[in-house]
Amino acid sequence: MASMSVKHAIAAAKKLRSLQERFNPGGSDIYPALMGDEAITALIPSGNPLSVHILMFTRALREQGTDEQYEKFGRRADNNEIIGTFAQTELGHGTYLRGLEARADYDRGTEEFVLNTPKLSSYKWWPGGLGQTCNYCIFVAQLYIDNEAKGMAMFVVQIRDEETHMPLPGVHVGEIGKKMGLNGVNNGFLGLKDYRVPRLNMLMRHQQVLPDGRFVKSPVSQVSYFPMVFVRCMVARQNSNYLAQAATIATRYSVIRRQSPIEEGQPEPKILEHLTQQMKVIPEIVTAVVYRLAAANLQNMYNETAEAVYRKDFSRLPELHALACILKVATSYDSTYGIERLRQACGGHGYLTAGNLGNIFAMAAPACTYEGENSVLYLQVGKILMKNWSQVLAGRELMPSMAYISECSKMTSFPQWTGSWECLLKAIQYACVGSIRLAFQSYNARVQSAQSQTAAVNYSGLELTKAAELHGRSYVAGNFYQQIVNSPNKHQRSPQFQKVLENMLELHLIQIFFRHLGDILRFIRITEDEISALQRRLEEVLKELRPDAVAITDAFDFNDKILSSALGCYDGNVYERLFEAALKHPLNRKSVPDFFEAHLKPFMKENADNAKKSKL
Ligand SMILES: CCCCCCCCCC/C=C\CCCCCCCC(=O)SCCNC(=O)CCNC(=O)[C@H](O)C(C)(C)COP(=O)(O)OP(=O)(O)OC[C@H]1O[C@@H](n2cnc3c(N)ncnc32)[C@H](O)[C@@H]1OP(=O)(O)O
Ligand SMILES: Cc1cc2nc3c(=O)[nH]c(=O)nc-3n(C[C@H](O)[C@H](O)[C@H](O)COP(=O)(O)OP(=O)(O)OC[C@H]3O[C@@H](n4cnc5c(N)ncnc54)[C@H](O)[C@@H]3O)c2cc1C
Repeated sequence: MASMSVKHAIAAAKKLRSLQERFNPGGSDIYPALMGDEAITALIPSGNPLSVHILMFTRALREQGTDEQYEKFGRRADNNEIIGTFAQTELGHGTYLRGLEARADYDRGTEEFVLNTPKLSSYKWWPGGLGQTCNYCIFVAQLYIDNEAKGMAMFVVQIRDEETHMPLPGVHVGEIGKKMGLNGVNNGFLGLKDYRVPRLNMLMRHQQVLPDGRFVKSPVSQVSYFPMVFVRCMVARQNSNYLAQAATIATRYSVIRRQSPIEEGQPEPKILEHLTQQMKVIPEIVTAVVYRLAAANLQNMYNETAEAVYRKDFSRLPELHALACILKVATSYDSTYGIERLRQACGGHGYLTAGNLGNIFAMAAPACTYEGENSVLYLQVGKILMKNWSQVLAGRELMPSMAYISECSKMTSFPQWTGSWECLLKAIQYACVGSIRLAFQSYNARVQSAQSQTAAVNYSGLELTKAAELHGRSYVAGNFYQQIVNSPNKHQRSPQFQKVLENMLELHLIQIFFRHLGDILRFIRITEDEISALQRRLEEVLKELRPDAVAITDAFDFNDKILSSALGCYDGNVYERLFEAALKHPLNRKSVPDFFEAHLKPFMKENADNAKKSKL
């Protein structure tokens, strides 16, 4: 599996390189174009062992290294002459970066760093491709000068000989073992013992160690987190893709599969005619569209911020960090939930490997963990919301993506309920601001009672998480609303297409409303009649979108090779493909399985003999 994955990954990397040369030579952001070609990720169902090389190793060299360091290492990495990974997480630490144990001690006598993973828990553990594929890595370690800690730093470390691929002296490297998915990625472990690298192997665009050992601190320490921000942006796009793939499979199967008459005496309908099946499938189609649009927005913001950071303008970093966190969390949580819901919507056949829904789930699910575990990133966003609420109380302006918080904070009560899209969107935003206000009261009371900020964050964690989740909902729904209702290219759309988009907006807003009805009712008075009216609208819009479900998922444009699913094949020959897949199973090579003579027959005979004896 690993070698097949590497073979496919090399083909994908060649394609990426040619895309980069064609679209923006020497540039960086080809990923949206690449992500448009799901073959890159879907043709490697066991995961891409080069994804961290492409997504993090090459970018860290470009963004965290000096121009000279890029010339020495980055160009070769971009050209895939060397293959690297991003080795930050350790066996003992992943979230709490300040707790990382790997260390880099500066030796001014030789102008080298001595790298060590002092304990088993200090071993790097998880980096993609580290086990077998990579010969280099970005090694993240705590920097020490004269045994004084200076914070985290990144080092270019060669771990294998470029000719023989043998691990170098002082390097202990290997594969961490089987996972629930992505088993073609060879996530690895790495131990270093007194491993020396030249001073110029520390990436020094933002912080430097001078030959005499003087340390020049980064103007903004958080810029060292930038490689993670990029991948969070990628995860938002990638997981919306996984959900779109699953939605395509489940939709196509739902218009092939017939089951259970709706009217007595009537023929069995397509299962998508059942309202409850529509409620399982159609909202996931819309969620995939909603997150694809939000991820595209985020990618643009990343590109703008990356250019600004390159010019040493760090002003947009906090907003990008907040949005990258919230979208990475929301997309990975909702896509994972949605893919499982779509699998269940396909009955028993959804559980077959031939349906590929299990593998899509296994590809999507780890995104809830890597690149910042979701619950931790929610707390990150909760902290940022607390800071921004302090700004609101001080009458200061907020970052654009949080402007609605200022607006809602000025509302003494929620306006008359109309049930319009604007009303639904404002209700979600108003509930979010209400949650922020309550979280701030708890958090601030703790800080005022002399609790540390870290402790106050922990003990207010449930309210901070709720506020962060509602902020994510507000941002995503607001972005979708703008794209559908106020987009500058709205007039270029046909009326029919605009109507489909508006139906998707109606469904998304009502679905989010019902998902957070409890949170909303905490701050807004809504009558039973007004809620029942929304229930009717939900049923109505599902019916309206039913005829468009196949067309919308066809528009995702996944070919059969990418979907790799007997349930989602374009020609609809589901049963033939399921049967074809079944007959290929190794157990079907022989009429009588080997285990019959070896195990089953003796077992049954022994039971029969015992039964006879007991009768005697
Ligand atoms: C061949 C062709 C292939 C092409 C590609 C194929 C396409 C496939 C695409 C598939 C998509 C993805 C595949 C990815 C594969 C897997 C990759 C996985 C890689 C990893 O997992 S790398 C390791 C990731 N680890 C983490 O994310 C660690 C998480 N922890 C943290 O981020 C931090 O510890 C923290 C939880 C945020 C806490 O930070 P800290 O301890 O420093 O303390 P504070 O919270 O006080 O923060 C201090 C200060 O800094 C601000 N801040 C924190 N983080 C950031 C940031 N990232 N950016 C900017 N600012 C940040 C924070 O807000 C505080 O600010 P303040 O002082 O309050 O103003
Ligand atoms: C498929 C995959 C690929 C990966 N690829 C890479 C890679 O290429 N490079 C790399 O460096 N890493 C990689 N990782 C590691 C990944 O980044 C870490 O797993 C992630 O950061 C979480 O850290 P951890 O696993 O140590 O969990 P921990 O940090 O130990 O957290 C465990 C649990 O504790 C709780 N928790 C932790 N901190 C807090 C807190 N502050 N407040 C409240 N609760 C908390 C959360 O519930 C969390 O889930 C990968 C992981 C996976 C699964």
